[in-house]
Amino acid sequence: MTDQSPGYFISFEGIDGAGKSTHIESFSNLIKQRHPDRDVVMTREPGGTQLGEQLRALLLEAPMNLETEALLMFAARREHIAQVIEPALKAGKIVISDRFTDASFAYQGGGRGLSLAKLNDLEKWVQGRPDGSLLQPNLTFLFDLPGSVAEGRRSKVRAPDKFEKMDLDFFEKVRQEYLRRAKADPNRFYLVDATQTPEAIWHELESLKMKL
Ligand SMILES: Nc1ncnc2c1ncn2[C@@H]1O[C@H](COP(=O)(O)OP(=O)(O)O)[C@@H](O)[C@H]1O
Ligand SMILES: Cc1cn([C@H]2C[C@H](O)[C@@H](COP(=O)(O)OP(=O)(O)O)O2)c(=O)[nH]c1=O
Repeated sequence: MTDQSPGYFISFEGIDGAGKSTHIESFSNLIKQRHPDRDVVMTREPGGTQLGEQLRALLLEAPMNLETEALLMFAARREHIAQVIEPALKAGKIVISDRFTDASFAYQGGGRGLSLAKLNDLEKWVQGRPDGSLLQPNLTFLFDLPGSVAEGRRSKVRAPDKFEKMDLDFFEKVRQEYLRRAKADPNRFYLVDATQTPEAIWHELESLKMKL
């Protein structure tokens, strides 16, 4: 992958209840403190644009065919890349996204069983750059923990969305696909043992040396 962008792209991934949301905002504040001269853009998928947020509402609630779900995830991503991510990276900004394409491979692929070939095609189509390279995060934090632990952590207050309603077997398959991708691309992934206390995880994130 060639990447001429002066910006830096970080994504947070993991199964629902892994602890991403707990850490992402403090992490973004940490980066802002360390790099007061750089703009930091916080965003999320599915979402990140007006259209993307409308698609998110559909994706998280409406039952749909698996291919439809994957196409809508990538449609939202295309808009997100065109409107938010690429312009920010070109301008030298640091982009921090709560989820990106690894989530499609893990949830629609690992969890729901969409073929890797179809996902690879969508990825090329949506993340392909004019020079033939693929837009990918520079760094991906994978919050990893067993599905049973995540299940116990998920909100008992807020009603679960379509994905949060899935069973343990689904989340174990999602987790295994995330782990497979992390193993295949160790330079991009940083694996966080999300069974640790929030304090221990924060200490680990704070201590990490990043090539920003
Ligand atoms: N390391 C942790 N240990 C125990 N509970 C945690 C930990 N990290 C987060 N939590 C709690 O688990 C729940 C889910 O965390 P959250 O950050 O919303 O997960 P995610 O965004 O990955 O779905 C929240 O109630 C949060 O306070
Ligand atoms: C980006 C993406 C998310 N998802 C799923 C994972 C999550 O269950 C859901 C939304 O993610 P998330 O924002 O983590 O949920 P919340 O903050 O409301 O807990 O969308 C996919 O299935 N495929 C994708 O490509």
